[in-house]
Amino acid sequence: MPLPLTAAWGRSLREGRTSAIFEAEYDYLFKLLLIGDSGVGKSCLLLRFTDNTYSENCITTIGVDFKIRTIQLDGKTVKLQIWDTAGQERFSTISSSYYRGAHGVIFVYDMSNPKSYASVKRWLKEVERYAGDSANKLLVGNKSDLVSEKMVDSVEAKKFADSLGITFLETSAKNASNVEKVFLTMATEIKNRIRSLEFEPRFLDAKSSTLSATPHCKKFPH
Ligand SMILES: Nc1nc2c(ncn2[C@@H]2O[C@H](COP(=O)(O)OP(=O)(O)OP(=O)(O)O)[C@@H](O)[C@H]2O)c(=O)[nH]1
Repeated sequence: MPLPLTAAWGRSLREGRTSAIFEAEYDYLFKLLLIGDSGVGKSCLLLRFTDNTYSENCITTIGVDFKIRTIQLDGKTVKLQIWDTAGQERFSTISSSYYRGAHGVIFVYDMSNPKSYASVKRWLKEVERYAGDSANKLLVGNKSDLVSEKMVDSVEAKKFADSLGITFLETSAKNASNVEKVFLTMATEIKNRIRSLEFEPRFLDAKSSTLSATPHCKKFPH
């Protein structure tokens, strides 16, 4: 995918200030992945976070879709490139190449669906295989608004997350509960890891490894 020409770059080019091409529009670019079974609400979480919208209409992600939102974190501009992978088994081979280069992986299950919670272990193995174990991870139980249909115990899920040393949050894409917190927590944890490794921020500029990949953005009705 060609790199987008930002407004700033375009203006600079028109004014003949080509050196501005090298000016950064962000301090960090993090590639995040949303992983989990089909129907757990990955696309809805992404749309809630990037567009603050929610739809009841069932849509299945085909292949991989991504969206971007830029946030401010401790005075730094952090661009989050969030990839929404298809949860359906038949698309798993399409998704595998997108795991590479991920800085953070958000594992999502549906609190009203124990099978989707049991699948998290399988998704963890898959991510370790393709993304390596260096990516930050976070566990999310979505659909917390379905209080009377809750089938996955929060205490057990928290214990599981603790055993992995990762953060656990319960969200609702429907009523927006904790959705901001998921992405801000993930971005903060990645930034802290990088700082502790004393990486140069530019080192994480994933333009070459991620933006060059061609995403499949089509969506189908179920
Ligand atoms: N009650 C409730 N329903 C939700 C919530 N999030 C998503 N849904 C519904 O769950 C269904 C599936 O949501 P999607 O976001 O398409 O699920 P997905 O994980 O992206 O599914 P795939 O693209 O097939 O992998 C839709 O009908 C949504 O409206 C939520 O927080 N609460």
